[in-house]
Amino acid sequence: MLFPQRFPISYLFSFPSIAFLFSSLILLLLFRALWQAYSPKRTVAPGPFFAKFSRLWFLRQVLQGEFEKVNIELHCKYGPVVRIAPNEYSISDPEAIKTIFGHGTQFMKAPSYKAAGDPYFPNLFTELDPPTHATLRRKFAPLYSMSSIVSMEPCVQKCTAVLTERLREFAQSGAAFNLQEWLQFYAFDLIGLLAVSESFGFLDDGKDPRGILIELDAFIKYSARVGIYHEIHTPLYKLMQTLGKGGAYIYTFTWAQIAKRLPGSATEEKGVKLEDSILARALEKHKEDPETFKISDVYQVCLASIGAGSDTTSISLCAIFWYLLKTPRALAKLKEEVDEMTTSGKISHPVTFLDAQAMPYMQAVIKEAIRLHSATGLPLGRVVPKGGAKVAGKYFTEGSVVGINTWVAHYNTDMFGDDAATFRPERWLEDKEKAQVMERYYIAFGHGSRTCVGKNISLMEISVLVPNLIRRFEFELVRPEDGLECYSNWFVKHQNVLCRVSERKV
Ligand code: HEM
Repeated sequence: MLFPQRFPISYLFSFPSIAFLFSSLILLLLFRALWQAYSPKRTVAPGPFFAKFSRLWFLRQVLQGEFEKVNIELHCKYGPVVRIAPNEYSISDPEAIKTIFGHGTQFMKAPSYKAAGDPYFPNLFTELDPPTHATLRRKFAPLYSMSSIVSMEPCVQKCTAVLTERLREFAQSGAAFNLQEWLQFYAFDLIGLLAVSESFGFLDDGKDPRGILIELDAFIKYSARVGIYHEIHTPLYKLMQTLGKGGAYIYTFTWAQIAKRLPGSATEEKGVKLEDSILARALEKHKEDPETFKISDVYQVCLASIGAGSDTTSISLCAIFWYLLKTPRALAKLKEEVDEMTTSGKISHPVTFLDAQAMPYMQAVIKEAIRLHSATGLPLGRVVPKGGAKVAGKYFTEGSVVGINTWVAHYNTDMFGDDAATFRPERWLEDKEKAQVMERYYIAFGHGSRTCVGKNISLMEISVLVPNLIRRFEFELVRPEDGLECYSNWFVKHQNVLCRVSERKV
């Protein structure tokens, strides 16, 4: 036995030893916090006092669920560069968009993105390594091309018709309903059809009996919070999978849709009609070249589409309706455009994607609502490359994380004018040159090589639904005096938009 008399084991649990251990731990943590804040490897920048010592400050803000607003206020208080964690900085200088996200930039996605997916199996959204990402992007981008998605319009029309029918029922009963929820049902059913040729069935029942939305919401919360402490993502993710949490239903659903369409597989369901979808096209690619386009790629592209393309679209749709209902002048102008184009026969029944592109005011409404309420609410973080870099006039050491929040960019009065915080679709139509400048600072879908690959899909979903609903229904907020209630994690999600509808004479 070691030191039996001079060092009895009970000594370890005595008050002096516990006090010694405790104070050593505190000293160690203090030293670590000071090192994080003042190490020469860190870039010094203004910001909230506690943010420079630990990531806890940032985590706390994210937990409070309105970081997009906090982020705008931080820039008003501290200027174009704000330190939000010991090694993380939020930037508001519009010129930095090109430096950080522009094509050919060496800034790679920050490790926090890893927490948005399987750590062992990164997808197009979560892959950090630029060359691996470039390979994935080359492989998958054709599935999202304009020519590919135009052929998927029947899916959009199908879901639009079902939602129209549900709203007609609400109009007849006079019942109030949560518009946010129904737009989410629409976006989910539609992305199911577009991604894997199968809808989730939300619009049929107006319910989420399997708790899919709650599950996905929990995973998005997880991604935002654990992303800040990304080092713990891998073990936590393993644990969640063991417990059957973290989007398990969506994984199983996606895989089941692929499996039943795999020719020759044990699970193939013969005669299942495969509507034109990302899955249909991915399976074609797999058939052409199974070595390069593996079945795991098929799974990955379908899953990433559902994950990245559901909430984002429903949030954007909800923002459009919210701003229209809060701005009667804009709503009246949009109705005028829709009605005039209907009576002059310029748009068909139902309004198609092609028709919608010839509706300038409606396109401006969509753009403006998404500017004021972008789906993402955290800075899109990137790692400063080897050798460091100058961003927003400041030198950042390599390994620092710099990011721009879409909300910070879009509420910038230098770029969008003194009325940047006002919903005014006309700003996109008044002056072509000005609109081009604003376009450069419009990052709702990201910018550069990591820009949203599903942007056109989303714009098709939105452009078809909005005029078709505006033409058929009169919307009314149940409590028009109330402000907008949101909760944000990664996504800034509306909470409850209670509405009533009545049918218009078409
Ligand atoms: C209004 C709807 C949408 C918004 C606002 C939106 C927003 C964004 C943003 C901001 C990014 C870039 C993130 C970054 O740079 O850090 C992104 C990337 C991405 N989005 Fe979307 N998105 C939308 C719809 C969709 C849809 C419908 C899909 C799929 C069908 C999709 C799939 C993706 C994917 C796969 C990426 C990663 C691309 C890459 O890194 O190469 N998104 N999206």
